[in-house]
Order: sequence, then structure tokens, then C-alpha cells
Amino acid sequence: MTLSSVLDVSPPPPAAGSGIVAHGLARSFGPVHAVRDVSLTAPAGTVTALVGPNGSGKTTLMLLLATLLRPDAGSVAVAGVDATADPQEARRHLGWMPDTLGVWESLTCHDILTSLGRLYGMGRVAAAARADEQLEWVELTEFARRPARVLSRGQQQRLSLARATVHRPAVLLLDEPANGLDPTSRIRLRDDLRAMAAAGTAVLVSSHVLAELEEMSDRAVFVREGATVSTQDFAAAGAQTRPYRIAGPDPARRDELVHALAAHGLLPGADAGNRRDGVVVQVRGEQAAAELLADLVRDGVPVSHFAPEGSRLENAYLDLDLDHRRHTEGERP
Ligand SMILES: Nc1ncnc2c1ncn2[C@@H]1O[C@H](COP(=O)(O)OP(=O)(O)OP(=O)(O)O)[C@@H](O)[C@H]1O
Repeated sequence: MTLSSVLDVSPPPPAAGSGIVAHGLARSFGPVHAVRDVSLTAPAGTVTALVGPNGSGKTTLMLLLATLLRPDAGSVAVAGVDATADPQEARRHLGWMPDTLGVWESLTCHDILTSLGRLYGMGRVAAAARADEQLEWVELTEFARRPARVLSRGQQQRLSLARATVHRPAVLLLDEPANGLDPTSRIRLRDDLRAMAAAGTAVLVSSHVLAELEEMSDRAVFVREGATVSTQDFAAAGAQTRPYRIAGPDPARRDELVHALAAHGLLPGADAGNRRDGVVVQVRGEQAAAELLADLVRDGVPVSHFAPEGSRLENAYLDLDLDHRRHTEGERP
């Protein structure tokens, strides 16, 4: 498939509202069932995280959603367009940021973006103006006339984001976008993706950096061995039970803290205190956490640290992993 056959399309209409809806996707490579049964949604106006272990089929799934691979079974709708039946039309609504920049390293950054704009049907002047705008957005204006091969890894990622969004897509797919980015650029990326979602774009992002994914995402879809295993909505997660680490300023008074927590029916977990000072207890939602903290302060228990332990995404991932290991170990003869 040539790039022009992928992108030789007219400019997209204003963003359509339905994001991505995929049902029963499957794709094998010979005997390897990379994607077996994936159903997911990535609604417009949200950032959806795609999470799964190495080899669970995330990249293959992204390529299926981006219409760069044909599924063996299942369907994908992109902004209301049946992408399996009409991939060309679906691509007008899609932006795709792979984990490496790829092609055209001898062209200048400006030429790359202008060429893309032209392939999406923009006129010469409009495409050049859009390239300037995108380069300014990703802070690469000083590299506009230099070949893309001189860019650092982080700069390449930023050019890749500019390239993926040159046509203002309604749906944006990103595979490990924060790879190689320094902390400032990661924060920028997070803010940019949040801003795009706020403007109505459906953003689907895969990454292994779960704490970072949680900061930028509204919801998460978990995949394992080529199949969706669960979906988590962070807006609804405030009521969920999660571990909190609570510590006082004086480690020698830990027993006093344990005693106070026991009075609330909270017993430290088996690994409590292994990694850092304090006690880890399971607290039933944010309201209960607020009440517990107020009670400890009222009772004169000195508290210098009171915070959720790990990210929700990390905890959910570890729970799924544990369930899976129990399940597979239970199946062994
Ligand atoms: N072109 C291909 N030919 C053969 N096997 C493939 C091909 N692409 C992927 N696979 C296999 O499909 C499975 C899923 O791979 P995929 O790259 O989609 O996983 P992933 O979740 O993105 O992994 P990672 O997190 O390590 O990037 C793996 O077993 C991989 O070896």
C-alpha cells in the first residue's frame, strides 16, 4: 500500500461525533492470533487509554482501527463511517501517530507537513499555512527548513503528532506517543491530548506508562492475549475501594497509627511498610478517605502523608494480572 493510496483523499468535514466503535475484531498472522476478539469504544470528547501486556495485540489493534490492516473478522466504525466497508472515507476522519516517525526523513519538516496537507486535499497556500501553524504548535518552527533526520527522538515524536493532526481529524490514534519524550514534552503532550478531547476529538492512546496514561485519560480499555478483558471509567472510580498509604512524621509512632486505623476497622495489608514508612490500608472511596483523614486529625494522630498508593490504572492492571495468573495456575494439572 503506498502512502498516496492511503491519504489521497479530500479534506474532512467538521468533526463527526461518534469516535470509534469496534466489534469482534480478529486478525491473525499465520498461526499467531494477534487479535482474537476485541470490542471497544473510544467516544468523541474523551481520551481512552489502551492497556495490556507486551504482545497482547495493542499495535495490531491500532493498525486495524487505523485501517492499515484488514481484520479477518469484526467491524470498525470511525466517526460513524463503516471503516471495513469504506476505509478511504474513514481515513478522512482519522489521525494516526505510530510509535516511530518513519518515512521521508530527507524532506524538511515543513515539506512533510505541506505534502500531507496536499494529500488531504488542501490547496498549496492553505497546506503551507497549516504546516507553519502545526510547526509552531509543536515548537519546531526553527526546524521548518531542516530535514527530519536531524530531529532528536523527542522532536520526531512532536513532528509525528503534528503530522497526525494536520487535517484536524475527529479520531486520533496514538501508539506509545510519550516514548523518548522528556518530562516537559510529556506534560505538553498530556495537555495537548486533553485539549483535543475537550474540543470533541476521540483520542485513543496506548502506553505502558500507566501513571502517565491515567493523568491524561478518562477511561481505559484492557486487552490481554488479543481480547478485551475489561473497561474502566475513571469518573465512576471515585467510589471504588483502593489502597491508601498513611504515614506520620515519626516512624517510631507507627503502632499508634496502626491502632487508630484498627479503630476504624482498617488493618494494614501484608506488605504494608515494606517499601516506605507508614501503613497501607484499603479505603472504600474518596468520601470515606476524606472522613478517615478528618477523624485522624481530630483524634490527634499526627499524619504527614495520606495518599492513594499507585495509580488506579496500575492497581486495576495488577488486579487483572493477578486474576489471570490465578486462573492459569488453577488450570494447570
Ligand atoms: N506482522 C506480524 N507477523 C507475525 N506476527 C505478528 C506480526 N505482528 C504482530 N505479531 C504478533 O502478534 C502478537 C501481538 O503483537 P502486537 O505488536 O500487536 O502486541 P503489542 O501489545 O503491541 O506488544 P508491545 O506492548 O510489546 O508493543 C505478538 O505475538 C506478535 O509477535
